[in-house]
Amino acid sequence: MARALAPAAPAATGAWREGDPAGHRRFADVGDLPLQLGGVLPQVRLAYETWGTLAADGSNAVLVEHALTGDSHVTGDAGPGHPTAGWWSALVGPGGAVDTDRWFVVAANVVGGCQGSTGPSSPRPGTSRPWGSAFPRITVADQVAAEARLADTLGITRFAAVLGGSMGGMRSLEWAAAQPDRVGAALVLASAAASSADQIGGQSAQITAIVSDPGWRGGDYHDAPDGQGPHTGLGLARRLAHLSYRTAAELDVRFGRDAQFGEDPLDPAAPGRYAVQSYLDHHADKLVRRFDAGSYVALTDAMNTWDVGLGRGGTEAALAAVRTPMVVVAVDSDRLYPVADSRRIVEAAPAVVGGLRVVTSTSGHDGFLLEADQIAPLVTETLRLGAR
Ligand SMILES: CC(=O)SCCNC(=O)CCNC(=O)[C@H](O)C(C)(C)COP(=O)(O)OP(=O)(O)OC[C@H]1O[C@@H](n2cnc3c(N)ncnc32)[C@H](O)[C@@H]1OP(=O)(O)O
Ligand SMILES: N[C@@H](CCO)C(=O)O
Repeated sequence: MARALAPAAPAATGAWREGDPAGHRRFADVGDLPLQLGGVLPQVRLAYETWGTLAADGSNAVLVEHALTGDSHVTGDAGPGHPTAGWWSALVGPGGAVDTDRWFVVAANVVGGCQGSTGPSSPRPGTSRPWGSAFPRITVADQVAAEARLADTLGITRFAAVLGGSMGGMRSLEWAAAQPDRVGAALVLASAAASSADQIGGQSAQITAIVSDPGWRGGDYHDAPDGQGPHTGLGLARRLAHLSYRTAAELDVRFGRDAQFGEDPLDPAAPGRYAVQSYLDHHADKLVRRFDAGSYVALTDAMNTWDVGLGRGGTEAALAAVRTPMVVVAVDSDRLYPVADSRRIVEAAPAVVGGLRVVTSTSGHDGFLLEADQIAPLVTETLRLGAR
């Protein structure tokens, strides 16, 4: 018999809090940030990590950009606050495609995030409360503007390369468009130049799942006295999202119509939930424990508004104007950012090198995290293009 999902995290938010173990993270205060959609985000802080040593001439800096629920922990040993290795450990590290014995690698948690950078769960300056519902709308361009200030803080005048997948690919492309003198080359992986109706539709459904949870409390749940947040809504959003990260064929092969066994301690042979249902419940439960719903909404909204052509005369005009060499890569089975999204960049941007690159994967969108063997040479090529 099917069982209900185990109760989710008791805390209102999965955000990193001042006083939690910092792991390898450090923090940079980058000042007040004027926002693309209006207003100013005051006293912005970015959590970041670095690996390797910045060369005396500053020529070996590389920026790695995380996706929606990633953070600054790209690689490195498990440490306090980081129970797992980084999300791109297969590519970044000593002797890796991004060899940290050669390159000085920087990764920051985005503005709007919940792993130490300013976001909805952060204290609102001048008050004793979290930002919550008062957190302003932010865009991919705002996130990149904050990263440029972090680069200033670190004494980096130019990144040899900016590398990113999915939402990280949007920042990679935005860097190429907005900071032509500060980027040698960009890797834009499993991403798009502007969000499509399909992406906005799926993402808006995820936002609706969160904000319609009574635990959302209009966005002001972070310091709820009962410690309850919109766990159910966030879990539902993750289920919807995770389905878009994988493929129908893969799910069929892995789970089919099988039941999950071993759920009833009194009768381990009794069929439980569908195995795929159990799998999605597991991913939902894990995200609820590690991520803040307010950040999920803010970042998903930033993906909805994403269009490299904003303020640049339209998407195609902006792509045509990019001067930074770009390597543009799609995953063949990606149903969230289909190959056509990458092809659009390739066709409109003369700065793309080598035409459309396609990674083969059965894993769909998550191929950008999983297909390290195929991505490694593309990373190497991007670094070669950007090196001086
Ligand atoms: C750049 C960034 O986005 S950083 C954030 C990246 N990390 C995440 O997004 C976390 C969410 N996970 C994912 O997106 C993917 O799991 C990836 C890309 C990280 C890894 O993909 P895969 O290696 O194919 O892992 P898969 O999707 O099979 O998930 C494995 C988990 O599902 C669990 N699982 C598998 N089958 C079932 C099942 N029937 N019932 C319950 N759980 C199941 C496994 O036990 C494993 O659990 P664990 O992660 O707690 O050890
Ligand atoms: N698994 C990734 C996919 C989004 O691109 C994430 O959670 O950020």
